[in-house]
Amino acid sequence: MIRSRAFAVAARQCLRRASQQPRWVPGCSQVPCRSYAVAKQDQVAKFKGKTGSDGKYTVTLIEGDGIGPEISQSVKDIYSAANVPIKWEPVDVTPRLKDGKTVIPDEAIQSVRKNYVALKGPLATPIGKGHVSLNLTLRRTFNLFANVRPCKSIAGYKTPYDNVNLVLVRENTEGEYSGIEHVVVDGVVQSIKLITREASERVLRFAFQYAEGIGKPKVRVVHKATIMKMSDGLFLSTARDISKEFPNVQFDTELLDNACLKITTDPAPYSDKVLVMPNLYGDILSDMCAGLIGGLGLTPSGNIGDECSIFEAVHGSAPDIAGRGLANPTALLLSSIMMLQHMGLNHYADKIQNATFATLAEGKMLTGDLGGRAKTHEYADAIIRKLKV
Ligand SMILES: NC(=O)C1=CN([C@@H]2O[C@H](COP(=O)(O)OP(=O)(O)OC[C@H]3O[C@@H](n4cnc5c(N)ncnc54)[C@H](O)[C@@H]3O)[C@@H](O)[C@H]2O)C=CC1
Ligand SMILES: O=C(O)CCC(=O)C(=O)O
Ligand SMILES: [Mg+2]
Repeated sequence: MIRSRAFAVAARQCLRRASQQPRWVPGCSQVPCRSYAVAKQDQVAKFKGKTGSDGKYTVTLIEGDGIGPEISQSVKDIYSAANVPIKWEPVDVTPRLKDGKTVIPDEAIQSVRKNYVALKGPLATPIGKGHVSLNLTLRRTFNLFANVRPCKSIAGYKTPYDNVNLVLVRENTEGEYSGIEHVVVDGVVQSIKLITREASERVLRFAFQYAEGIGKPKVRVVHKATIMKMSDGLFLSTARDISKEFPNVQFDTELLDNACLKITTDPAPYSDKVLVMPNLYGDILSDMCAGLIGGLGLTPSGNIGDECSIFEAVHGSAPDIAGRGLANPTALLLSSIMMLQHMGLNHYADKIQNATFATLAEGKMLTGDLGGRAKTHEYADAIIRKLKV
């Protein structure tokens, strides 16, 4: 039946409808694609010019769902104690229906646009029905094309490997998460993996620049172009083209399934690389890698765009532990440290990072996910005490 003429006609009609109803502008056609270095410099310059009369920078804060408010409170407490010159601007992103579409409230959009930078807690997405992912919507709204997800062993916290030092760069606006799905005929659905050269180029160029910036000599593309010959094939061939712009960075490729095997068998050979990949693979691999260092309570991320950037943990809203003071705020705190580095506030980034790692290394005050008994706020208080040492 799937090969029938009726199916082919219906599929063509669906594709035509999809192409007539773009849900967002793929690629960076709205914003000229500049280099990360330029974008970052530009953003740092904007931050410098944006201190208020009190000498503080305003940063949008999306506390999020589930454990979001608890872990956000820890970050706020630690920032107050460290005298970080930041004034939080909390915004509500509860979705609204506008012309039949789910949209994020305009006040939230305007806040991020005005402040250039936001810290975001996790946002829950209903399964199989209901509103679209607000996390993905935010990334598309601000063209946050690169999702940087570092994953490094925590000194003093014992896991099967003590030498994990991975950096994943995930394409963040299209791929398998394009959200273009239709019922073709009853019992048959189609989900479109959209890959464009434009979006591939900008995330790949970002990955090479990022590798150079952090002193990793290699970029590896993780793909499945053996099966998805056209979509991953385009990502891969674009990578080959972009790699020519970076003669000082070595470039190679690896199949996704093999990468999973190799990383979990021995992560050490991945320490000198930045791994770059389409959207879905980056989502899954980053959770997998978090498992190597102690779990999702520890891994940060940054969604980077030309104009704005939003920093958030890799994890979700953790409904199984929400509201009980059990969450580990480290992932959000480390995301906020990536944010401070992005803003050029390195002194505060170092100060908080040192206190956090010292608390983890000491191992006396750990949250339950790391085998400890501390409540979220008790762990945050331990970091605050270290700030004063
Ligand atoms: N960027 C975002 O905002 C993300 C949102 N989500 C959403 O979050 C919701 C829940 O998704 P799940 O699949 O349950 O994934 P999850 O990441 O929320 O939780 C997975 C497991 O990790 C644990 N965990 C996560 N963060 C933790 C922390 N900080 N401290 C201690 N333990 C932690 C949870 O308790 C749970 O056992 C869903 O609605 C999903 O769509 C999921 C991933 C990312
Ligand atoms: O938006 C969601 O619900 C999940 C997104 C996600 O898992 C991620 O970005 O890592
Ligand atoms: Mg995920």
